[in-house]
Amino acid sequence: MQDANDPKIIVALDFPSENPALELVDKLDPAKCRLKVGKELFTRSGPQLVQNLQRRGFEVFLDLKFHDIPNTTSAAVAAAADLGVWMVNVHASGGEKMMTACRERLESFGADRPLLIAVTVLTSMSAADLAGIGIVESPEAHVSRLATLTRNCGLDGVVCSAQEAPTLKAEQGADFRLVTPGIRPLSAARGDQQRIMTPSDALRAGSDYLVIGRPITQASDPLAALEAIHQEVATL
Ligand SMILES: O=C(O)c1cc(=O)[nH]c(=O)n1[C@@H]1O[C@H](COP(=O)(O)O)[C@@H](O)[C@H]1O
Repeated sequence: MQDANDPKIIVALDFPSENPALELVDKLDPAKCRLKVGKELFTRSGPQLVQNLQRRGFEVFLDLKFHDIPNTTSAAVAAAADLGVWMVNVHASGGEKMMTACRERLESFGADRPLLIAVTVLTSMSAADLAGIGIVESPEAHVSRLATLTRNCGLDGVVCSAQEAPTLKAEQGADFRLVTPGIRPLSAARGDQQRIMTPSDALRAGSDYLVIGRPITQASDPLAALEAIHQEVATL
């Protein structure tokens, strides 16, 4: 299942600044993982950091979870494509017009365009959290609804919990990418994540890519933690 041209592990670089991020990155191998740059690090270090990671040979998932009116969001997605990132995401709850505008805007980038995926229900949210914002269907049902909308808008896949992966693979087909955060090796703390799964269970469930942050970045030996996860999934 592991392929050096398509590493399944995406390390979430949730660091407060560039220096600790690069300290870890310089020990990593682009054949074994991709890197995710999210809101905190991007807000501090910006596009230069993304380019820095790309120069080191890594493909970058720019996780800014855009959610705005169609014109604004599609322009932001085009800016991400100009940066040459491998993957970019928006919130599916931005709706059909927003997602369609983003997909159309990327057409001019041809085969070099980033993968465009949509966040369904954040993995930190439980049924009670959804009820708190007026969504009474279960997380699983709401994820399925948003995944169908996302696929109908022509996007490449969704961010979801690995717990929803079997259903989504059956409903949306094998080519629709499932990017799953909320990954927790058995020994790792859950933290603020609600809908979690171990790395090997997530891949068995149908996840295409595993987004993993704190179990690696906050481990006493991040490299050993990544290697242990790599070994766990390499045997699948
Ligand atoms: O889009 C994401 O990457 C994302 C979506 C989601 O539903 N849940 C989620 O945790 N994430 C991101 O995935 C990473 C998970 O990090 P850890 O919980 O530390 O493994 C964080 O960078 C989150 O921002």
